[in-house]
Amino acid sequence: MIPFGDRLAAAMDERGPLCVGIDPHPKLLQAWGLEDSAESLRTFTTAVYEGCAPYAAALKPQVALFERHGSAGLAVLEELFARAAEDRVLIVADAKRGDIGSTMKAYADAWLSTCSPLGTDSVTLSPYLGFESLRPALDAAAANQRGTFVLALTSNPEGKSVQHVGKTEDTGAVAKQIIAAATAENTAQTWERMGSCGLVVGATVGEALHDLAIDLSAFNGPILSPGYGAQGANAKDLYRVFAGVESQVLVNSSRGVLSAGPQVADLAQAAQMARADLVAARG
Ligand SMILES: O=C(O)c1cc(=O)[nH]c(=O)n1[C@@H]1O[C@H](COP(=O)(O)O)[C@@H](O)[C@H]1O
Repeated sequence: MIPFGDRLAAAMDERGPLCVGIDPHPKLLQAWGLEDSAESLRTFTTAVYEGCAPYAAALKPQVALFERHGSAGLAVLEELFARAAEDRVLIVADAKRGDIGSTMKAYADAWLSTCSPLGTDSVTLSPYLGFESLRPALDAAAANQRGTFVLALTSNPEGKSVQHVGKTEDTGAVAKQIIAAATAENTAQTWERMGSCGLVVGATVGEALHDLAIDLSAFNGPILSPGYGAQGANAKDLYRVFAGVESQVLVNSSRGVLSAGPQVADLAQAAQMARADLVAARG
């Protein structure tokens, strides 16, 4: 199979830079006239899948909102992953997993192996126990032609308190070290368009890349960027932040698209509008 980064690049060529989040928040379920149950997660997920998959390079289920319903919620994720694999719709499982190496191996088995029912194309990871603590997941992704997205500069304001630490040291800020490590991870792999170790960089980070002297043009993987839409970043802001690496940026919108539900046709229209907005700003 083709490495994840190259499969994502092809999907972005074909369907554009949008990633639609599948975030069944209790408030969104209510707005859709659904009760807060595992069966409603299934209804929600199916509507978003059928409405948005044709217009998105990937779908990003927010694992926490399925975990809220325990195994019944995870069963809905398993069904989504099986359907997406059949249809070759790429998935970013937003689990933000991170632990010490031996435990990380179990997370890698769960989310990136070919034998777990939760195994899928890619997963988000938290490197804040050390980038190398992610090694089992990085190796599982490489072995199974799957991908990872490592949190680097997150869209939430609190992220600074960790990610900007060390900016005056010669090592540079923590975020800069994470980006350098992800770049080296991709350099060690074989691929055509972009590596399979991605980053998460929020569209709301403003001048942080400049302030931290981070030059993303040297980065050789996909950049998942949340923050567009509901968190206030617009397409122009976003492509200003990512000037020079526009083609690598997979732009997530969850509530910005999902608020158009529950009708499949309305979700489809919202996804097409978000995609058109991004393509117009990206050029
Ligand atoms: O890893 C993520 O996807 C993520 C990282 C980050 O820095 N900020 C962030 O909002 N996210 C996720 O992206 C989605 C954003 O949702 P909306 O703000 O509704 O578009 C949520 O599922 C968040 O958990």
